[in-house]
Amino acid sequence: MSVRVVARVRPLLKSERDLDVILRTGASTSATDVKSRESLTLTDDRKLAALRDRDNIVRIPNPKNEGEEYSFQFNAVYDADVTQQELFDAEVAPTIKHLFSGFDVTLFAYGVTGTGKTHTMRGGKSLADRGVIPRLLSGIYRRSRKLEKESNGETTVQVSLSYYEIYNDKVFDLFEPPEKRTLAGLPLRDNGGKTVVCGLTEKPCTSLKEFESLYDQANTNRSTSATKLNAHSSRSHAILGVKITVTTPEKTRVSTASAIDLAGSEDNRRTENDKERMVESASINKSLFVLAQCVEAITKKQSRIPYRESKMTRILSLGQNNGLTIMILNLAPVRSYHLDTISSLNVANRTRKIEVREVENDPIFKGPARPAMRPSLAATRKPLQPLTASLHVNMPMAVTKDPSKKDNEKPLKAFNIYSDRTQSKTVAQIRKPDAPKKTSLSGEGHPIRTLKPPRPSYAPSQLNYGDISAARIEEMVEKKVEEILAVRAINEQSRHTQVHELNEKLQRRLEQLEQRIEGTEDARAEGLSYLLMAKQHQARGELTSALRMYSLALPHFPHNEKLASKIATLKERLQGKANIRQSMAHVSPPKGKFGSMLSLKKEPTVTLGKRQADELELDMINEANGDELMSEEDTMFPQAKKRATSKALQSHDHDEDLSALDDHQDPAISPRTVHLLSIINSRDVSQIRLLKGVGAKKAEAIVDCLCEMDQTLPDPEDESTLDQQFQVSSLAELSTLKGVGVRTVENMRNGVLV
Ligand SMILES: Nc1ncnc2c1ncn2[C@@H]1O[C@H](COP(=O)(O)OP(=O)(O)OP(=O)(O)O)[C@@H](O)[C@H]1O
Repeated sequence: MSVRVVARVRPLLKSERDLDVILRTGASTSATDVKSRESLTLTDDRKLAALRDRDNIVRIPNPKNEGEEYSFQFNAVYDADVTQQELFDAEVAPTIKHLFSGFDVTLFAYGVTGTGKTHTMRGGKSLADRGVIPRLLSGIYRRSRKLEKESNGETTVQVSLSYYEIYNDKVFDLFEPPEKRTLAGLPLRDNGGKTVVCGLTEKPCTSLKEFESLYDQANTNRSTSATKLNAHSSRSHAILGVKITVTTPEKTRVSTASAIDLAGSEDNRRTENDKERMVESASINKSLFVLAQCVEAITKKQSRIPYRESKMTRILSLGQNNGLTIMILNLAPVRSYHLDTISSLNVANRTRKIEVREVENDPIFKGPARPAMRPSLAATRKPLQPLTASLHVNMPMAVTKDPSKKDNEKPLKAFNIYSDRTQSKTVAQIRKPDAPKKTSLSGEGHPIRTLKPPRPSYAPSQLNYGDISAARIEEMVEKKVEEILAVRAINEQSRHTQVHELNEKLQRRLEQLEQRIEGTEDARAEGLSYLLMAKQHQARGELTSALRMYSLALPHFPHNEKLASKIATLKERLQGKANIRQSMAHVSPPKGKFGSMLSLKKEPTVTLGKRQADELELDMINEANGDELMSEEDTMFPQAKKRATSKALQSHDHDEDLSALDDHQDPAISPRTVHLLSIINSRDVSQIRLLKGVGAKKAEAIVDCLCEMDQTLPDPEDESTLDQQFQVSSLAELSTLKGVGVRTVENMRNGVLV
């Protein structure tokens, strides 16, 4: 079963005003209302019934928005009007019989400083003010007497006490006078899963009177001091251990009741503590912080629970100890505690979800060894687990649910927030416990039936693991698997999208690079073609054409000095030739109009095969590029370069159309055209007749035509023009020659191998 958490709201102190009350409980609209009910004289039974009928909710405003309320539900809530007797009867008295059945019982008071922890545990001097501890001892002795009497003395009960404090994270025996304390305090040891204090005094205590004497004496040893928030503030956590040994003729049972009065957390902005108090306060706050962390770790099913970070949490072993655990959350109703109260409410709310093993201590049998009573004890023990399915009963989900309103439901929180607007409705929705109207401990509060599986707790909406059917488990597993698969599918999809995007990017980048390389290669190939043509013209002694081709190649190799010097040399040679011709003109008589034609040196012109062209091209590359143009890539992959060049040249075949007939103005005239024109201008009939679509007759006609054209060139006034030959400079010009039309030019051009 889970830790039982009950809240107790203390009345206003003399220094506190009604106006400052902020805490409301189910039994009151205002904490002060309870005072008026104090005068009511009810019988004990009616009073207990009234206690049970209260809803167990503590409401506190949101510090940031007073219009909203936080609402916390506990196993029980006790207002300021609840007396020490009532609290004891309702919460502690029912545990005594379980204590005598071998169950350990842990009671601890938790809360901010000055909220009534010591008052609740120890109480005042008067009979009515006595707290839980003396009443517990009283109940133990009473039951002991009864047992002994009923068994005619065969059953005996021995009570022994230990009492110690944890002060500044050190353990000190309160039955020892302070002067006997060592600086380090008493060490802790693990003993069979329980934390024990070594060297602790254990005092047998046979009567309530003896207890009161020992207890009072020990309390004088406890560290208490006056602080601004509490005139008798506990500066330590005090732990009273009451060991009960019940001996019958057959067996002996030992169980322990631990009653713990924790020191309260302190807001040191308000305490105005001096240095010593501050040290204490820091230690107190640290241990309480560790406790809160332990609670959180347990409820979140974390693998590591920081018990060992504080002696208090190690000793308290919340959730580790067997038996029954009751947490009394002490609350002050006033505004000055507002934030501290919310913090305590949160911790307490989480503590409710901690499960405690409901297992009694093993008895010690007398006489010959017997088979173990519970051979499968381990199997019957429920593992420690938080009540994960536990919900506030005041949450809308916990009451009759309307599926259509599901979307409007608030998300599950450690607590609920209610605004004033919805308050009345919410209160009406709060479901009362279905349990029979008994005191909490005799009923649903402590269902201590040995070795029975824990019953469902208060709220019917709370799920117990035992209640989950196989079908439900199947459904949950299926849902979880579907969720995981859906997440995987989404991840896979996004991965594919990413890969696809990456591929596209890479592809685009590759294409860009290819285009760049191709563009460069094409341009380069064109330049090389011009160089090839130039070399051919030069080989044939056609220096003018050669010069023209070199000049066309120059833009493709702008930094090639060798090419530039070649052009310069050619220009000089041509200039020199012109000069010689000019001077000869002065000496030689002018030739007849056909004289020049006949004297034309016919040089053999060769149409290169593709392979030859490639080889020549390579030579040209080397020659034209010089060292500068020959990159490492050029040297390593000449074949690849040749292919690229050929490809580029072929592409010209397809790109050029008849519009090329008008390209005579275009300085970037294609190599194919250049080559065709150079063959025509050679006037070599044997070469011209080899052109596509040109036979011997047509070739002769073309040469004749060209010679006729020569007649038109000489300027009678200029003797230098007498020796000039007509040069066809464009395809359009070629097509105008006699016997040559556009179609013939197209055929001739297509047949030219470049
Ligand atoms: N239920 C109550 N009825 C009457 N007075 C109470 C009640 N609870 C607390 N008080 C009074 O409130 C004051 C503070 O209570 P107490 O010393 O028990 O607080 P505490 O939580 O133990 O504080 P600390 O943590 O500092 O020890 C005391 O004067 C106490 O008498």
